[in-house]
Amino acid sequence: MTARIIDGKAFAAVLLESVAEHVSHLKQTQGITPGLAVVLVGEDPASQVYVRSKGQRTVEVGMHSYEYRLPADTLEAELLALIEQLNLDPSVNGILVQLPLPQHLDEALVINAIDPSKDVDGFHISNAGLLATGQRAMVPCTPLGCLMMLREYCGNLAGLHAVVIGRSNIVGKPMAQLLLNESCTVTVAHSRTRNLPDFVNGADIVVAAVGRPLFVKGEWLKTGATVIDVGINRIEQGDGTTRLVGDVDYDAAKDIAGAITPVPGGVGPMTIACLLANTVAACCRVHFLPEPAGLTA
Ligand SMILES: Nc1nc(=O)c2c([nH]1)NC[C@@H]1CN(c3ccc(C(=O)N[C@@H](CCC(=O)O)C(=O)O)cc3)C=[N+]21
Repeated sequence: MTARIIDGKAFAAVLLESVAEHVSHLKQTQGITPGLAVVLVGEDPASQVYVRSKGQRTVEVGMHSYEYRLPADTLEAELLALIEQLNLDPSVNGILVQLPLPQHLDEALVINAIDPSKDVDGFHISNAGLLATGQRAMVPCTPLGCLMMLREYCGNLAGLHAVVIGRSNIVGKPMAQLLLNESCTVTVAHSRTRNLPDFVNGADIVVAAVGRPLFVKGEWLKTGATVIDVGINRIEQGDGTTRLVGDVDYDAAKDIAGAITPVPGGVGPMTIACLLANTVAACCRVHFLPEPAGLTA
């Protein structure tokens, strides 16, 4: 069996097209242009790459992009003052503070300072709580993108057994909550789980978000399982060059799975598309306008 490849890049292009249409509709009918502010503290090269591509996509769909690059030694009070300014700015509909933050900054404190209605990452405790209780929330972009692809490839998810490997606040936990809301039977496993292969072998859906390259082996999978690989790991090859690999051993998995996301070109592009979709949704909500269907959860 050769797995269907879940083309996240193509999927994201469709979603971005829909986001762009709604942005243009908002401009024409309301004279409103949604705006997304991205805050980057420090000079981490990988973070700079993501921030640049987020800014590009934001402008491509016709929204305003505001970028704030702060030095690595920025004081917590300075960062909180910027967030307060963005909270109060009506032209800013979404605020994303790029994680991880430098050591001396309290991540939870900073994230929880964002106005929950502008928290397009869905990381604020009030959005996490809304999601966990099945209420309308800003949903974290990576799990939201995974859910959209799962719905497309599996149809109705009710009753399926999903194994989420990883328990982070930004992927594993919200992914498990979303799948529960879809009536999946959800197992949350992680790096310390005993007999992990046995759990994975029972899964109709595997979401790998452990952050360890090639951690999930092909032979662990049940034949025909749908595999979503959230990992983005840069590894050194023998010849000194680097390449991106996921948390799943793709080459082995593709012969056993029914469908699988590649890395790159899988979950990553969907994450950015969902961020922009969340920003449009936030803009609609703040102006009491009907929310575009199908754009978010
Ligand atoms: N507050 C916050 N929100 C985030 O959403 C957030 C963050 N902090 N910190 C960093 C991570 C990382 N992240 C990625 C998004 C897209 C790709 C992506 O599109 N990757 C391409 C490949 C890119 C490459 O070649 O390096 C792909 O998978 O095809 C990757 C990584 C969002 N993050």
